[in-house]
Amino acid sequence: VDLSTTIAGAHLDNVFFNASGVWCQHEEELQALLESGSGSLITKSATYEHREGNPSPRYLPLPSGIGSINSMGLPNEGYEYYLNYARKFDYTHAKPLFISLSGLSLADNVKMVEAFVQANLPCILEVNFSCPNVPGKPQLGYDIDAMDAALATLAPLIKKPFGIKLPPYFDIAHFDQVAAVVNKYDNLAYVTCINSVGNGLAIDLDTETALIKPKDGFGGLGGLMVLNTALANVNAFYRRLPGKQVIGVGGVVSGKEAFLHILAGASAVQIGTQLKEEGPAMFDRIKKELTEIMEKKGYKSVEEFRGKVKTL
Ligand SMILES: O=C(O)c1[nH]c(=O)[nH]c(=O)c1I
Repeated sequence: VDLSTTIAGAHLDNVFFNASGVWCQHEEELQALLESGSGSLITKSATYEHREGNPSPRYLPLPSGIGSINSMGLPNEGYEYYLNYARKFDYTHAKPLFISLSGLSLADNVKMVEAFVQANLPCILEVNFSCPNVPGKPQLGYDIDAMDAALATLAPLIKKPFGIKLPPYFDIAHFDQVAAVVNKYDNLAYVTCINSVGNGLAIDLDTETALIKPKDGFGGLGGLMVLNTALANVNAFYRRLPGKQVIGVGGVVSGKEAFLHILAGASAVQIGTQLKEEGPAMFDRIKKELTEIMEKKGYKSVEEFRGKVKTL
């Protein structure tokens, strides 16, 4: 079966890659993704300066096994590290490179975008509007006018097709409002849905203590428990963004959830929590599982069923 796809004009041999933030902060991790069964790779969201991020423990899988909680706080090597990586990257490689940018201000995003545009590299830029874990920095994804204003500045600067990383929305009116903004920008080629479900709280029964240290234990939720919110956001934006694409992320632990994301409309599928827990070998497992599901159902390519979720 054919698991290949094209995102923002770039060809991926298979639909799978890492969720930004997981296995992608350092070159060694990115190299492991290059050598894995993934179809692509995306870097950890970059800020203008290097950041240590929040104090640990700041990521944990939940004892219940249904997901994870993280309040990393945007730890990253600073954008120049990822710009240098993008300069050295072998673009003849079968895997396209995505670069995630998450400036702490619009001015920082402008400076980082200008540097990448100046370098004129084949990598695809993705602006992260949805980091929930920087104390004192409300995420732009939930300030729709501010996100629109940022895009009005950034889209013309980027010129080429690019994407944005969105938080989960939980109200039909918000799907409508965000789609109306996204549809204003012709080169905004795709949206990645969803980022973690922000500011959850995990508490240990025995110690009666929050699991993670930052922000009184408040952090973004990921893993299987967010699957159905992720499917809704993928499908809501698939229905509302004609001519654009959706990358699905959230709750993919096997070929089954990947199949459901594609059925909901995803052009590619990213994995975070499960990749963090299982490592890059996971990509071979999940490709095999999706292939088996497709063969059982008689689908030859992901194009045949993308977005074809039925309603009653
Ligand atoms: O805490 C983080 O670094 C982080 N954590 C997330 O769950 N999503 C994000 O976009 C980011 I930038």
